[in-house]
Amino acid sequence: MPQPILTAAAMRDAETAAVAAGTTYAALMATAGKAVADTAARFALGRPILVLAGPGNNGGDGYVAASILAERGHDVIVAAHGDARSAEAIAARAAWQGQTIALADAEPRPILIDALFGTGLSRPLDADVATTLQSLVDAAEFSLAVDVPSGVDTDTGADLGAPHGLTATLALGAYKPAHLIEPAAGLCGHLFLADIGVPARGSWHVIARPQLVPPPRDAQKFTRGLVVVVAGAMPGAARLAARAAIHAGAGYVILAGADAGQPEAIVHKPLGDPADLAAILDDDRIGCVLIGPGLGRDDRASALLDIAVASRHPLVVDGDALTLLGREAPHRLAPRADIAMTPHAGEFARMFASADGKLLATLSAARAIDGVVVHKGPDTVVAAPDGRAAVQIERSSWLSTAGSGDTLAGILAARRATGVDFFGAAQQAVWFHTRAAKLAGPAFVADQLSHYLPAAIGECL
Ligand SMILES: NC(=O)C1=CN([C@@H]2O[C@H](COP(=O)(O)OP(=O)(O)OC[C@H]3O[C@@H](n4cnc5c(N)ncnc54)[C@H](O)[C@@H]3O)[C@@H](O)[C@H]2O)[C@@H](O)CC1
Ligand SMILES: Nc1ncnc2c1ncn2[C@@H]1O[C@H](COP(=O)(O)OP(=O)(O)O)[C@@H](O)[C@H]1O
Ligand SMILES: [K+]
Repeated sequence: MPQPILTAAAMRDAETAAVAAGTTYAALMATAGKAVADTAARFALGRPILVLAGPGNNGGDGYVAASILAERGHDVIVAAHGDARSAEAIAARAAWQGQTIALADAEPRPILIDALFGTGLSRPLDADVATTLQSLVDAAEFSLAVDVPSGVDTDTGADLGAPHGLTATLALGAYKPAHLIEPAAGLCGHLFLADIGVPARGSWHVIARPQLVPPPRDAQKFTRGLVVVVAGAMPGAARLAARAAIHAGAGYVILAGADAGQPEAIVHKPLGDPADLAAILDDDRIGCVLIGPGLGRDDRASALLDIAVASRHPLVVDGDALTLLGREAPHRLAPRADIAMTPHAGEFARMFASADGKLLATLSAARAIDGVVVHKGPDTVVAAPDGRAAVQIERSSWLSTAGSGDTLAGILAARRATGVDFFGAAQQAVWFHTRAAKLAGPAFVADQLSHYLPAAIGECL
């Protein structure tokens, strides 16, 4: 099962359900605190430890960890901020027998455990707290955030004053949006996940390695998936997408409106008049149509887009096609079945309002178009209209290169054409895209990405 992603409220509900099923809040805090202590001890190597303990249960985890580390012989000081509030945090603080100082008096130590605030943060950090925390993180040799970095919004990933430069974050029980969505994700450092015995389920999860099977014994090129890529003003982008589609497992790829170039296996069909597209798309064997990469934004592009939207096939809308749709996207696309779009942040903003952070904004966009939205970026979110979402955890920042999005769109069209629904196909595409980038090594150009797709697919058989 892929790892779930829980909001702060969903995590609290999961904790409540675990308690109803027989455990106690104190036992959960003991497990969480031990996980923090174990992780810190792995990296402390005998160096002095400073634990920053806030007023809530995140601070409670910090006190438990401090006690365990001190019992194991580590040199530990706690810097407390605010009075412990919940019964469990009060008990954890009372059980701590070592030195406690005020946060304002804390001097740097080589190992820092940040247990100031977790999922209960309800407003930005006070400026003095943020400044102290940042200076202690800067001076530490290893810093570990408990559950989430103190000063991020758990559900939106917004930065509410969190320190920069934490070495690592130990997510407790489940990933939260802040572990995966920028800018919070970038503040976590290395991400670890601790099982604290709270069964966590939900409709959001991280994108996991796909599981594929080879084509069936009786497969032939058309049953493997026929993809049509529509080219426009800048045919290079459509060529990249078509190459990606044929390397991502489609059995047959047609490039409509541009010379295919390499590989020769791609079939070129000319598009003199935009209406020629309707004839090409009048074919029941087509498994998916892709329109948008390099399409242009002129009248011809609009005419091609109208024909593609009016066709009966699964449709991926990318690039210029998204800009052409703009605020009309929901109105134009919602009546149409079987649709996916792949906007980057700029294209997304031209179509939809973006309140509440990337995850919720993408889910509401998916509902608005009644289709799958792949909201690209380092923290790519795939959302379905029924409320399911999947977020990228494996990343390659080398993907920030021209043509990389065209490649993703081609992979998505191929995976849909093989018969996977768009929500599944989009997760596969995001995974293969990043995996191909890793196999390609640093500083690849987008043209090279496709060549690594077969190897990436090979890892999933
Ligand atoms: N949900 C779970 O299953 C578990 C949660 N645990 C821990 O509990 C944490 C959540 O605990 P809480 O809900 O107590 O939340 P926090 O520990 O994040 O703290 C909330 C407290 O801080 C105050 N506060 C919020 N924002 C503030 C700000 N900007 N400045 C000053 N004070 C502020 C609030 O009034 C509240 O008293 C998790 O992150 C995790 O570390 C673990 O103990 C074990 C299991
Ligand atoms: N910093 C980054 N880290 C990881 N992936 C990235 C990063 N920047 C871009 N990407 C990915 O690279 C692709 C870029 O797409 P896009 O912006 O449409 O580029 P283009 O239009 O040039 O093809 C997307 O899949 C995106 O998720
Ligand atoms: K924290």
